[in-house]
Order: sequence, then C-alpha cells, then structure tokens
Amino acid sequence: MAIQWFPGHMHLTRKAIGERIKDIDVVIEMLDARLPGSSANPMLAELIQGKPGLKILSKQDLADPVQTAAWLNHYNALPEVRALGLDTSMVSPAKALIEACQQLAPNRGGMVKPMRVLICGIPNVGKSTLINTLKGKRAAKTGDEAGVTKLEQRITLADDFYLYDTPGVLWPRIIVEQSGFNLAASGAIGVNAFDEEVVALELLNYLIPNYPQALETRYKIKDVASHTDETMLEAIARQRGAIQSGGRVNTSKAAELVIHDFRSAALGRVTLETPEEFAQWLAEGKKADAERAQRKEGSKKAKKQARE
Ligand SMILES: Nc1nc2c(ncn2[C@@H]2O[C@H](COP(=O)(O)OP(=O)(O)OP(=O)(O)O)[C@@H](O)[C@H]2O)c(=O)[nH]1
Repeated sequence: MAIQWFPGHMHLTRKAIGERIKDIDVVIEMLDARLPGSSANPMLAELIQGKPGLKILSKQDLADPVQTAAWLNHYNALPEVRALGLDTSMVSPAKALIEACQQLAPNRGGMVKPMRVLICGIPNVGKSTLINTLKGKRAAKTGDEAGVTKLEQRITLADDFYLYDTPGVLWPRIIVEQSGFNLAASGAIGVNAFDEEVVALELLNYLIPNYPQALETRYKIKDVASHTDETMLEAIARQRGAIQSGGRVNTSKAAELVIHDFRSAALGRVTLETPEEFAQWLAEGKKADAERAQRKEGSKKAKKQARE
C-alpha cells in the first residue's frame, strides 16, 4: 500500500537522534499493543547504536491480553531489551518505567551520572499522553541545554532520571505490506493516505478467522467463518442499513464503520498480529524488497548498456 512519507522531517529527526544518542543510556520505543511489529521502526536499531531498549506496548486496554502477553514474552527474551505494557488507566506509570530502565542500564559510572532516556514512537502511538501523565507536577521543560534542539523537551522523572522526547517524527519505510494496512487501521496514518475500503477488507480478512465471535456479537451475523472479507463487508452494510438508492449496499460506509469499531474497541480487544505472524511477514517482505532492488539494478544496467 502506497503511503505518503515526509522525508524532510525524517532527515531532521534522524540527525537529532544521531546527535543525542551518545549521551543516552536507554532508548524507549513506544509500540501500539494492537500491532507491535508494524508500529516498530526498523531504522531505530541502526540509529541507537546498540543502546539497551525498553519497548512500551501502549494502548494495551484496546489489545487482546493474550497477544500482549505473547509480545511481552517475545521482547523480554531478546538480549538488552525489556518490555512493559501500559495504558492510560495506569495512574503512575513512572515507577515501572524507571525500574525497567535501571535494570537495563544499572552501571552508569557508579550511579553518579543521571539516567538519560530517549523516548521514540510513530505518530498516534500515545507518546504525548504518556509524557503528559509522567510530567505530572514534576514537569521540567528545557530547550536551552547544549546540544538540545529547540523541539526537544526534557522531563525530569526523578532527581537523577531525565526523559528526552524525540523531536519530529520517525517513520519507517514499510517493507511489510500488511504493516501498511495495520497502521492505517490503527489510526497512525492520515485518512487521506489510504483507501478505507481496502483497509477494512484487510481488517475483516484477519478478524474472520481470528476473532469470529467479535464479529458475530458486534454485527449479529451468524456463521462468520462462511464469509469472505467482501461478503462480510456487504453483510455488515446490510445489517447497519448502509444501503444506497437503488438498493445497492454502501460498502464505503460499512468500511468506515468497521475501522471505527476496531479503533474504539467496539469489537472488543483485538490484536492484529502475533510475533510469529509478524516474523513471517517480515521475512517475506525483506525477500520481496531484495528482489525489487535486484530488478531495479538489472533494469538500470540494461538501460546503461542500451545507451552505450
Ligand atoms: N485507549 C487508549 N487510548 C490511548 C492510550 N494512549 C493514548 N491514547 C489515545 O491515542 C490517541 C493518540 O495519542 P497521543 O498521545 O496524542 O499520541 P502521540 O504518539 O503523541 O501522537 P502524535 O502527537 O501524533 O505524535 C489519543 O486519542 C489518545 O487519547 C491508551 O493507553 N489507551
């Protein structure tokens, strides 16, 4: 799925992270618990230069708790990585966050230096919400520290614990096609950048085998398993009275409804990818990407030869 990126912003963000990273002890990456793999930024690994990482699965109140546990286990099994699930219902997430960072970077010159933590995440993942909760009364915003860009803010979480917000936006180049659909369904991508009907069909394609009960309960449609994504979208349109003049079903309206119901958890708590599924999509995506690059290189060579 083609998505409009903003290379200018990206460049500034990469530069700012590059400048800041040498002073950082731990990098927090916020991920959407409904799509942890797709909301991750593969480029981050190369930017953070092997610093320990804390993955925060945000919006866990909207995600399938079984899958959130599976993703947390998956990340916690990786070296130099810890993972935490959070949502806005946690009154005081700072304690868990500080503890996890201290476990990841216990020896910083005998604890004399303060802990410096950088927080990153794709748009809409809940970064501002978490930062505002963390700020509470201890808010300290500084833009005048050497090397701190104007956009960057520093939050003092404890006397010896500083949290730096990444300036700008860090978008990945999406090589997993399914990730584009899942990001669009989650609300991370502006509505003008994708076709709602295509995204709703992909969503239904995942929900029919994985969350049939959720569809049956929400839309009062029996025998969900007998439906394809297209017949399901039509059935939802009919069920909800989304009918155009002439009696044709309004699948565009139904698509809007399905996406809204997923985002608001009216369908219940749903996760769109398991660690195993995402690993497989990623392997396929990388293979297709390499083949594309090879074809491009081949056609470049052929054009060059034709010119000579
Ligand atoms: N249900 C639920 N909604 C959340 C949670 N955290 C954030 N949200 C909602 O998600 C939306 C995006 O949250 P923000 O905090 O603005 O996300 P952001 O990552 O700062 O987004 P940008 O400002 O685009 O970078 C808002 O509507 C929040 O209310 C959560 O834990 N649970």
